[in-house]
Amino acid sequence: MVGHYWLRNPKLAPNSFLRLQIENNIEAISAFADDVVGGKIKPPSSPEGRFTQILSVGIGGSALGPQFVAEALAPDNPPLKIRFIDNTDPAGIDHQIAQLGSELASTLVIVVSKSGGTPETRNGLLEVQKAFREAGLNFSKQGVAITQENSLLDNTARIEGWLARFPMFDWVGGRTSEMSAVGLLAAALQGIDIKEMLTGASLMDEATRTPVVKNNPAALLALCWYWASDGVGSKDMVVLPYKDSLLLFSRYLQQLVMESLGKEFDLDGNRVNQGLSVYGNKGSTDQHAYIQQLREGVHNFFATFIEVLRDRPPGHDWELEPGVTCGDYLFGMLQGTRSALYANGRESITVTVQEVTPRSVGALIALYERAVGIYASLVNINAYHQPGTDSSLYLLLWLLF
Ligand SMILES: O=P(O)(O)OC[C@H]1O[C@](O)(CO)[C@@H](O)[C@@H]1O
Repeated sequence: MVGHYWLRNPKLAPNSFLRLQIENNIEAISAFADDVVGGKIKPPSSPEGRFTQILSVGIGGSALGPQFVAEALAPDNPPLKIRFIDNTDPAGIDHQIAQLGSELASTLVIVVSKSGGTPETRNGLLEVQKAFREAGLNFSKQGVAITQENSLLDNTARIEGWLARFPMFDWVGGRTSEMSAVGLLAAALQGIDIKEMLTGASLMDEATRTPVVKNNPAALLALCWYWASDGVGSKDMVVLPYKDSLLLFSRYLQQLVMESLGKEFDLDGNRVNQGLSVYGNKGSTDQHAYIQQLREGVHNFFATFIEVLRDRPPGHDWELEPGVTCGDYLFGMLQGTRSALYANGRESITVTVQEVTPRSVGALIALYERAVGIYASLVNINAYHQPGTDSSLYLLLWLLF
């Protein structure tokens, strides 16, 4: 059962039990976040008397969405600042803990794992618990678990009496879980309007249900991918947001697109080795690094420009020279690069966003989720499993033990 789109429109859930579960969960997340931000729920031994930091422990679909959204939408001075442990690299873990310093006492640790048994996440949790012990802090009063009911993580959190537990549903895949507790809790704690994110996603879902292809942005996107890559993934997707706050979009899309579409067999059991490779960065900064090859080098890609029309809030524009702002340069760089690629026969798609807001970010996420689903239908594969990653994890465990 696949139902991530019910998360933003619970009325679409197949029965009232699921609908209520989704609605109650959103309410529980909002209430918990309000209580933490408002200081009603506080850490037991912090001088600040309230939580000031979030340490999110998770990997893949349990990290990339929250990372992208934090970078895109967190205000300059969020009520709680977020940092991530998303690897089993001891130096990386030590760095995050060291950066927290004495604020470990006012850190809310959110451990996110759908399966509840991913090795990197488990290791991150054990390392953080050790740091708490060494600092004389009680981890369970500051720990929150987001996972499937009765997973190893869920049982640990329940038995150890952690501060809170929020469910992940088995009908939501990790890579499409940003609108579940995985993304919503971290966002709400940073002061991001999660209802607006859900509204944006739900409006995009609606807009992409029309069977009239030319009016359906997700269908158009999927058809562009199909055309550009000959329906066999012959070209890579280069994602170039011209907006600093959308820097992590390509990283987020890497998992959504590659884990969903990179499949050995089609639905009829034919070996097809499908997929679309995704990479990217941000414009205009990185065009100083890659434009030479994109324009003149091997033609093994198609580009996606993400264009954002509003740069500063109205009334805050400042002209560098008469009639020209910094943002005009950014826009000019995008247009110039796109024209240069076009002149050399290199294909590009442009996705235009009015402004980076919770609503537009929700809509962007839904747009790509829907495009992935449509593309998978076009090439006759299952977008919602990951036999390749699952078997490489088994191999890792076999090598270790
Ligand atoms: O949320 P979990 O179960 O810890 O999994 C993390 C990630 O690992 C994967 O299973 C791939 O290894 C992804 O599909 C998933 O997003």
